[in-house]
Amino acid sequence: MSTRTKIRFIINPTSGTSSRVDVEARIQEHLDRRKYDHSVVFTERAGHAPELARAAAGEGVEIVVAVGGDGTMNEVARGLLHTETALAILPKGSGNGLARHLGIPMGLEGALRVINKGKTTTIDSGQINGHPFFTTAGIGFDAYISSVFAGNKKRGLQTYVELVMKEVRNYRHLPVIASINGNTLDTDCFVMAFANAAQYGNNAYIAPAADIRDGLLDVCLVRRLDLVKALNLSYCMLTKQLANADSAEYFKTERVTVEAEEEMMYHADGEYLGKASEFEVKMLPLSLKVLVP
Ligand SMILES: Nc1ncnc2c1ncn2[C@@H]1O[C@H](COP(=O)(O)OP(=O)(O)OP(=O)(O)O)[C@@H](O)[C@H]1O
Repeated sequence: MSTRTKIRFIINPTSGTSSRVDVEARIQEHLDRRKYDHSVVFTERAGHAPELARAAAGEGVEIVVAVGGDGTMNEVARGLLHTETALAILPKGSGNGLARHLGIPMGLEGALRVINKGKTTTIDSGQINGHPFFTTAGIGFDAYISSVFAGNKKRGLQTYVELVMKEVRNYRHLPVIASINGNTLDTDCFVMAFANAAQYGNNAYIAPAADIRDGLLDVCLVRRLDLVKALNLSYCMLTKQLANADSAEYFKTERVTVEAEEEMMYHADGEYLGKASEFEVKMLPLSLKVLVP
């Protein structure tokens, strides 16, 4: 019987720019095949990866690799929650928030080297209205941007920044009542972001001090925003200074509930999830095994 570790690559063929052939060839070339017994499957549609990941865990595959961006990572990781199967990431998207947080190299070859070493740890995950997230979730402006970005054919950081700068003028804060750490906050909300990892992706740090193993959400509240504050916030995000920015407030907590006067948009890991007027956001401590450098 083979003593090699079973590993399965789940590839989203629609994410990123490298072709199927490229990725499979790189895996063949750089994966340590004395150590690993590998298989490769491709997703056929959105929402397919959680099924593929759950099936792999059920078959006793020890490591499942999400090959794609944060959307694919979220779907694969969702299927592996609370199992003994570890998630690995070959980043192929434009944001790659979890891979960057964990220090996984952005190139396929470097990321495969991390897989070859095979070092694992366990991280927290979050839930927003029952939907799992691993980097960030949010209500308000960041979810609105996710909804516009989802319908945008062009990807990448520049498109994203252009979109934020254009839309910041069109989006308005809404009144909410939030319960954080047992304290009730009656406030305006332009955006409330819930961070498990430190960044949204693309090295935009929403919660520079976030610890992905502490069982706590880092909550960032921006009550109101105008263009000048938006520029300041963007600068602070890219320079890891958001925790000290005047226009944002920070809390660490296990659970948050929010009641909004009007329905607000929400997202998980950048995937737009629709609108709701009540939210429950909580942590699932140490719920996912992952491969790390
Ligand atoms: N075979 C497929 N056909 C169409 N959509 C897919 C398929 N497989 C996965 N998806 C969907 O593609 C979406 C985008 O994937 P992902 O975020 O990984 O790539 P990306 O958009 O290129 O990356 P980024 O968001 O970092 O720019 C996911 O939410 C997933 O549901």
